[in-house]
Amino acid sequence: MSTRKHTALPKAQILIEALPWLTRHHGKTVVIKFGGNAMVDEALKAAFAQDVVFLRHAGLKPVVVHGGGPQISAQLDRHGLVSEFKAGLRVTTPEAMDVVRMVLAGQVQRELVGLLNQHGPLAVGMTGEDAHTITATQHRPEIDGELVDIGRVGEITAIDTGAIEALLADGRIPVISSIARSQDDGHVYNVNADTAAAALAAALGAETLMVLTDVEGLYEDWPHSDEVISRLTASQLEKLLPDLSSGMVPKMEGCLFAVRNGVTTARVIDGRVQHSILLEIFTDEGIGTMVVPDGQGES
Ligand SMILES: Nc1ncnc2c1ncn2[C@@H]1O[C@H](COP(=O)(O)OP(=O)(O)O)[C@@H](O)[C@H]1O
Ligand SMILES: CC(=O)N[C@@H](CCC(=O)OP(=O)(O)O)C(=O)O
Repeated sequence: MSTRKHTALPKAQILIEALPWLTRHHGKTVVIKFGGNAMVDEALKAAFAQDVVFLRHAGLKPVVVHGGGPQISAQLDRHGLVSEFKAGLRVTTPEAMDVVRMVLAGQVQRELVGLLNQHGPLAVGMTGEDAHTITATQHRPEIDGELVDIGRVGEITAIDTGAIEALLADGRIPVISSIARSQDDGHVYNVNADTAAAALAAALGAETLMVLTDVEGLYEDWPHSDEVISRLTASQLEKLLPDLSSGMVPKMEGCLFAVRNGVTTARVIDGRVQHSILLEIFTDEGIGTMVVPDGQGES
């Protein structure tokens, strides 16, 4: 009996250390973006599901938004279709859009829902098309001063949080694919998952946006150094944006949008680390890059 007590005590202490964090975040919505690059390992995916279910049982309201870039590229490849990116976004022909929708909603989302539901009847998958959750119009990015047509890529024009809120009120974990319904032409649009997660976090009045990816956080001088910026304000991030490249562009633009629109913190964390979400809870400063609104302390 006394040995059992002895071995259980450190476990109790670990739980108690999490108490201030859990108290602060109880009842709060946290939007978690799970990136396709962090989604390649079975053990990582299972640990991710455990962390999300843990948050849910600890009294938070997790909402999962998932990516699937590498999985889409692999499937396009099998169909003999090339993957081209412009301004960090996939050039999406109508044929490619069919593949994007099939991979995100039919494969990646189903897998995450399955993993979460191993822990109980919790997860419900949906896409931005469902119940008008995400509405978009065609996005034409500006490249070298010109507006470029990159096909069925959506720019979000409206978010309707009704379906997500109903699921949260019912104790469920919504798992959302970043596909939008069209505002004007009846098509569906491919939306970058970071952008979708940020827009949903803002519309839901989420406390936190957590973006899991395949790097430790935002590197100060990528690719020359692996010095991670641990904390920065919205204005500091805004100054850095023009120098960022590839997948970091929509990610950091999303973080900026979120904290400028009511989200208290946006964090980029390393999804390759098992239980990175829980690690984030147990360390005050967090483990990756944290973006905060202006006026909340310089880094
Ligand atoms: N400053 C930077 N810091 C960290 N990663 C960067 C930076 N600039 C560009 N990157 C690239 O962005 C990638 C993450 O974006 P992305 O590939 O879209 O991931 P995800 O699938 O998780 O959304 C990193 O793997 C890295 O190659
Ligand atoms: C428009 C656009 O680029 N959409 C993305 C959607 C998936 C995504 O964002 O996945 P990650 O988070 O894994 O990068 C794509 O087609 O790859």
